[in-house]
Amino acid sequence: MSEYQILSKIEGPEDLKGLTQKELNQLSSEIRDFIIDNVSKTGGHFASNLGIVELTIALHTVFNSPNDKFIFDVGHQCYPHKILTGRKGLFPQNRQLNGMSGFTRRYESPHDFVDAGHASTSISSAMGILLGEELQGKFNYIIPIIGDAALTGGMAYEAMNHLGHLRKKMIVILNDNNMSIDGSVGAISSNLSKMTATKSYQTFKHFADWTMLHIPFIGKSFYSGVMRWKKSVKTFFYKSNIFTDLGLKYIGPIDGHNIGELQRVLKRVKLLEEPVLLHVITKKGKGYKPAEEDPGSYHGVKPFDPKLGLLSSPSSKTTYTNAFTKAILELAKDDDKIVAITAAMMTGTGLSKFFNTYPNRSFDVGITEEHAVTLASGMAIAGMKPVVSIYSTFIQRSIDQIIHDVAIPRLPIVFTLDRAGIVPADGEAHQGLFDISLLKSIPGMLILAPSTEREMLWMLDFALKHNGPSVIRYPKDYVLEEDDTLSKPLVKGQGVLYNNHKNRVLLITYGELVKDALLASNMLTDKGFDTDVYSMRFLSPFNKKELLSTIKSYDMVVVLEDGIIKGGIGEEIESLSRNRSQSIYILGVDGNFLTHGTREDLKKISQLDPNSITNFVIEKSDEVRHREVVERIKNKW
Ligand SMILES: Cc1ncc(C[n+]2csc(CCOP(=O)(O)OP(=O)(O)O)c2C)c(N)n1
Ligand SMILES: CC(=O)[C@@H](O)[C@H](O)COP(=O)(O)O
Ligand SMILES: [Mg+2]
Repeated sequence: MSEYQILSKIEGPEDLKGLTQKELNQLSSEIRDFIIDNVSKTGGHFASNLGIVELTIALHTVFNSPNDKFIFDVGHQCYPHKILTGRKGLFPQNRQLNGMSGFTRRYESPHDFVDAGHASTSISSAMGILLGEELQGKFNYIIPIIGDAALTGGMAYEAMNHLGHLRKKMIVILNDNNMSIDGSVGAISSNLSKMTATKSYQTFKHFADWTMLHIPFIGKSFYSGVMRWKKSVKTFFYKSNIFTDLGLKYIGPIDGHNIGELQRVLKRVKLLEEPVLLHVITKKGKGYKPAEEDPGSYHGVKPFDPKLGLLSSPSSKTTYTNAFTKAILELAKDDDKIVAITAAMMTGTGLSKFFNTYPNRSFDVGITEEHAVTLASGMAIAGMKPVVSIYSTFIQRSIDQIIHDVAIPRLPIVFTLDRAGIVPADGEAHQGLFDISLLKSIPGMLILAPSTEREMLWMLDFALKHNGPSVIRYPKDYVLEEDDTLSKPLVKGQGVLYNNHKNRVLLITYGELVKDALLASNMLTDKGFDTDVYSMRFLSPFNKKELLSTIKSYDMVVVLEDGIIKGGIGEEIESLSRNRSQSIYILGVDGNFLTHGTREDLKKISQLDPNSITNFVIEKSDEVRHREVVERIKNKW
């Protein structure tokens, strides 16, 4: 552990002022040590943060946060910014319940301006802040910092197009490390690296920029003369690029690890009265060799020993992601119509093996979930069987494409939504709470939730044969062990029932929550509340008649929702049984966004852990008994 001689004196960006170049360079290596020391203990986003240390230092020395505002795209690379804005002490609790968020959060600091998490939003947010402040007579620098992969997201172009149109004075910083989580995808990314013109042009350009920045103080005519000269030079030496075509002045590429160079260019760019895109080249994982060599594996890390690096210790337990990997490989073997599409999340969704095995049936479209869905619709029209693997939270981007390009034409596309339900660590913007509520009202949409590895295979096979769109949704968690009940073959629209006491309490749920329901059922039965568990399997549509006949003999039914209650399965079951005697209750995420923590922490907050379920049933059973007594008295009179 380094002593952090300089870092220990930094409590806020104002403490950077007056540091010499040498001290700033020392500070960058201390920040790197700090990130390695802390993130190797807590886990979190690692390589992206190591790569943006010098850029963050330069930004905080040249601009004046929080009047000037930094908007980090996605926000996973905000650790140096948090370290420099008084939050060093929070890092031991990074991404833990009631601890520091792994992303920028407005509630956490006056230096954070967006509650980010999803990519490609920073330029739009920055523009909105800039325009809003201008209307109040405030003129600060509002600076989006966007990565090369986030720049594959369409929203970034919508914003740059608008920015170029309004010609507002804004500096967009492109942090280009030529990496997404996996490799960078798309023509933009590959062309970015070619955006260095010839050496001689670079010299001309620097001279022309210099004269332009210093000449305005001498005379407009000389300035326009320089500009005409520069235009002529440019036509010979420099082809335009997408940024200049969008009306932004392109500057760069410059070395993103040279603090002095960054400061010099930022000071010059500050003076320009037009929208600018500053192209900064960085190395993802800089300063930690294993991460430099394999930035993909070090994008998001679990705790590890920095001396040994990440050790591939295959877990004996199977995750839902593993189960999906096995299922799609199994089914693709005998069906060459199956194609896989991911939006920059190949590893996270478990498609790496599929991509390696069937490269010509695999498509990584970059961070473009909207395009991924409509691309799949085209492939389905052409007779293929697309499997689109997108995290639940990121599918939110594509609701219109699912309705417009998939459901209306009723195309056979399978959406496998990983990280569905309660999601650990990443907090509000990454929770997978909304997919059921958003998707189940779409006509023809089939939604399935597996509990076990075998159900995953059966459900993927069922979905691939379904004549229309289907969703298989599952959490970032381990699958349940097979048992006699969950090993019963799938019956369309139907679930499976445990224990069959048939009298007091029924817990209805789906997916991984069946585990919590079974634990609660044992606890309740031990306390004299005979409790059965019903695993839905088919979330939408489900066989209403079968479900009603299942629940009619119970006094009390509790639905456990791995998502928001509003618009969920529980509300549908409740509405079905409205005029029936038994009481229907729903536990789930109710009317709030869910913070960061472990999945177990967050289940407790949502009363979805076995103890909370047990206590809830006992507490409500008094209410149920009271209601029965009242009913009996009412019936007597
Ligand atoms: C809409 C959306 N899709 C996917 C993701 C998952 N994701 C988080 S970071 C990342 C890669 C970002 O790469 P880049 O913008 O180049 O930043 P870097 O990590 O290289 O610094 C992806 C795909 C996301 N946050 N938002
Ligand atoms: C920042 C971002 O959106 C991704 O890195 C996300 O955090 C990945 O989540 P998993 O770690 O669950 O794959
Ligand atoms: Mg990148």
